[in-house]
Formats: sequence, structure tokens, C-alpha cells
Amino acid sequence: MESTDLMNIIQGIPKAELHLHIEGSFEPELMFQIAERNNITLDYESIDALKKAYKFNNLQEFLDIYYTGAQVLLKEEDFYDLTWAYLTKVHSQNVVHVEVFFDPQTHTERGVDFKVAITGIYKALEKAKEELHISYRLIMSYLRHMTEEEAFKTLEESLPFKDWIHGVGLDSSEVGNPPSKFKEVFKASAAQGYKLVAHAGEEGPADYIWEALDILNVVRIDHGNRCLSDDALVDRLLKENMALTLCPLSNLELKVIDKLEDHPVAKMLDKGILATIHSDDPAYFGGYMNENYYETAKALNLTKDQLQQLAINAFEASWLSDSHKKKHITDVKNYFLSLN
Ligand code: HPA
Ligand SMILES: [Zn+2]
Repeated sequence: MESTDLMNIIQGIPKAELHLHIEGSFEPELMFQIAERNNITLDYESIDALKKAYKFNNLQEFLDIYYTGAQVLLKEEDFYDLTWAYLTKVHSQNVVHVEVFFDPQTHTERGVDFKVAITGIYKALEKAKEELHISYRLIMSYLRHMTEEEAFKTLEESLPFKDWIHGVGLDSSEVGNPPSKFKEVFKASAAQGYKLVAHAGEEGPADYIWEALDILNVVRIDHGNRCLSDDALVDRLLKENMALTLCPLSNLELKVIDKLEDHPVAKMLDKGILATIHSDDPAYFGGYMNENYYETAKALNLTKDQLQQLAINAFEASWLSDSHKKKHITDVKNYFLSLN
């Protein structure tokens, strides 16, 4: 397939994004703009200098820069502008449903109220629902490098906004912070009606994926790259039709893989795993949804059938109602039929 044909096909696919950290969609241009209006001086003298710093050898090197960037977010309008910029961008890529993570502790730790962050994010999501017809779910993520007690405090702070939040996740530095560390707070989160997901098996071992399933009772695994090293785990994922939200360009930039040709998504599809593709932190990893689909398709020679399967899987794995899932899946199928 010609490159332009491939990108045109991908552009037209109705897509769902299920693994996106809103703080990771913070483009340098907007970061400088918000820093200026908040009278904050960034450590980088220009947008280009900041972009040059985006070279990572592992997850932690990325997280250090990502948390620094988030420090310029102080006011509700900052969170609103950040979220709106993401939503208009993905709207231009024909993304019709998003399930967005935010990291409350990244902000409350700095003295920014939970309410300030969530209100800005929520207002942008609602506007996108009305004006761009993008449906959404919102997921608050606990930072796994912090204690379970601190996660409990975040759970408590979230309760007045329970109607705006659909689930909880677990992100940040994986190795040394296994899912089991958060067993009780995940149980308490489920008791509040939140759905559960967790990052597992990105840098951490397959054992962490088992823990996320057995100890946290998650309904999706974020990343899960490492599952193929464990046949029993693959059987388990298949038996439960457990989704993996993979992020190929993130994996490449964080050196989870050496090259995109090594990405496990095609093998996962072959095995029948509910594998899906997303962008994770698009402002830092060089691509939104279309670029993740495109670069992966090119590197792995994905067929149209595989692209269709990836798009369908994402709606299947989403938290949309069954009737909405069905509608979007029909749209995907009709789109691919129209290509013939
Ligand atoms: O890719 C990620 N992994 C873990 N934590 C994160 N927080 C933002 N992005 C990530
Ligand atoms: Zn992530």
C-alpha cells in the first residue's frame, strides 16, 4: 500500500482512544502559552529547546519531564485549554470516543485543588460531547510511586465528583510498585462504583499483569506488552476476553521495544487477544491516534483486516453501552466495506 493511501484509510476509520493521559497531551506551544499567563518561567528557553529534551531511555526519564511540564497547570482554565486542545486534535483524526486519564495527585501535591483540575477537564469533555459529538469517560489514575494511603486520600477527594468519574487507573513508575500495593484502595474504589484498570507489564514483568487481574480485579490492562512471555497468562486473557490498551509509539520512545517491527500487537491479534492501539502521551511520543496506527501498520505490514480488527476491538473494550458499541462497530465495518 502507498503511504498516502494507508494514511487516508486510517484517517477515515472511526476510532476510540482508551489510553490517553491528558497531561501527556500537553504540547510545548500550549505549555509556553500557559506558563506565560501564569507568570512561570520554564527551564527551557524556547519551544525547540523543550522539544529537544524529549529523548528518553526509560519510563522514569519520561515521567520526570512529564511531571515538570504539568507544573504550569494552575487554574481551571489551564486544564480546560489542555483538554480542549486534545479533543479538537483527535476530532480532526476521526476519533469519536475517548476514555481519558488524569492524575489528580500530580496537581494536588502542588497545592492545586482536585476540584480545579477536574472541573476544567470535565467542562472541555462536555463541550466536546455537545459540539464535536465525541463521547467520553473519565478515569482518575493513582500514582503508584506514592503510598496506598495517599491514593485513599485521592479517592476521598474524588467523591463529590463521583458522577463525573467512571473509573480509576494506576500509572507512573511501574517496577518496584506492583499492583498488589494498591489492593485495598482498588477494592474501596470498586465499592464506590468506579470501574478498574491498571498499567501493567509495560516495563514490569508478566507477574504484574497477573496481580492486576487477580488482586485488583481490573477490567482492562493498560499496556500489557509482556504477556506473550507467559502462555498461561495468554490463555487467561483469551478466556476473559481481557483488553490490552497498547501504545506503540510510547513503547518505542520509552525503549520498551528497540524498534516498532518488534511490537507484539500483530502476534496478539493472531492469538485472538483483544488488543487495541492508543497514544498514551501524544505530545511527548510524537503521535496521536492516526500516527500510532500508521507507524505500526507500516512497521508490521498490518492488513486492512487487522486495522479493522484493531478499531473494532477498541469499541468492544470501551465502556460504552452495548447499543453504542454496536453502532460504532457497524460504522467501522461499513467504512471498510466502502473501501472495496
Ligand atoms: O506511559 C506511562 N506509563 C506509566 N505512567 C504514565 N503516566 C503517564 N504516562 C505513563
Ligand atoms: Zn499510560
